[in-house]
Amino acid sequence: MNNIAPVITIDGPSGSGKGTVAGILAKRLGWNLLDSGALYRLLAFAAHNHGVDLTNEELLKKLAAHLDVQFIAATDGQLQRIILEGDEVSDVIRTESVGSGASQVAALPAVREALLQRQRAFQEAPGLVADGRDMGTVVFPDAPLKIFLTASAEERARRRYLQLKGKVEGVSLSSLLDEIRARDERDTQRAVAPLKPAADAIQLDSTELSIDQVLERIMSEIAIRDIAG
Ligand SMILES: Nc1ncnc2c1ncn2[C@@H]1O[C@H](COP(=O)(O)OP(=O)(O)OP(=O)(O)O)[C@@H](O)[C@H]1O
Ligand SMILES: Nc1ccn([C@H]2C[C@H](O)[C@@H](COP(=O)(O)O)O2)c(=O)n1
Repeated sequence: MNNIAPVITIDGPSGSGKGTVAGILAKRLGWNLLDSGALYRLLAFAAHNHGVDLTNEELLKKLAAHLDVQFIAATDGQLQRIILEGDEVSDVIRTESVGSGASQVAALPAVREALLQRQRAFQEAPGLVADGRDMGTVVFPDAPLKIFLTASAEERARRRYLQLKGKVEGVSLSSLLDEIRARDERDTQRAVAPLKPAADAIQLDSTELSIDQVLERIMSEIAIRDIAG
């Protein structure tokens, strides 16, 4: 691990645009990408496959420590691919039910501890863009640029609806809004590493901003700090 590699953290609630913005930014800068939410999603998905209850902290901790996962970096025209135990799971882990399971396992302290070093190992040259809930507060507290990206729950549900409509059967705006609110509640109220802005984070409300406008704001913060060479 190269601890000198700079890190940009992007934290925020579900649907605020973290993953989209982090992916574009990493590509633009030529940096590594950590989608930390995917690790919690993979754990919830693997637990389901192995018949492990989402409240069994001891077994989940072991599963987290031994997760057989590969992240294959995005190439031109292709998004990052995620392989779990030999199978491509890039799409199947994106459902709201896996997200809800991820949010449950993520509240368990032993699970978070088991995934901590795995996340820090992504900090390699030339730099890292890390998205999640506790990137700026717990995993990379010394990051030179921390963004806390938000948007209203209604706008986040609307975005998710547009994203899933036509791909997932029976998707409804009102149930997505309920799920987003439930996940917000669990992620912000948990005792360990709750979703909250780091004291030195820049808070960006994207409710009325396009993806390009969000990127523009972040690029100007990168330029001010001169952290991307
Ligand atoms: N500023 C924006 N304006 C309009 N749509 C956006 C904006 N940002 C993101 N989106 C869209 O919203 C959807 C959700 O974005 P994304 O998956 O990046 O959110 P997220 O914060 O990473 O969510 P999660 O934490 O659940 O993974 C995507 O379809 C994305 O294209
Ligand atoms: N750093 C992180 C990342 C994610 N989680 C939990 C909480 C989320 O609801 C869930 C899924 O994340 P997503 O893929 O939607 O970003 O995983 C967390 O606790 N800490």
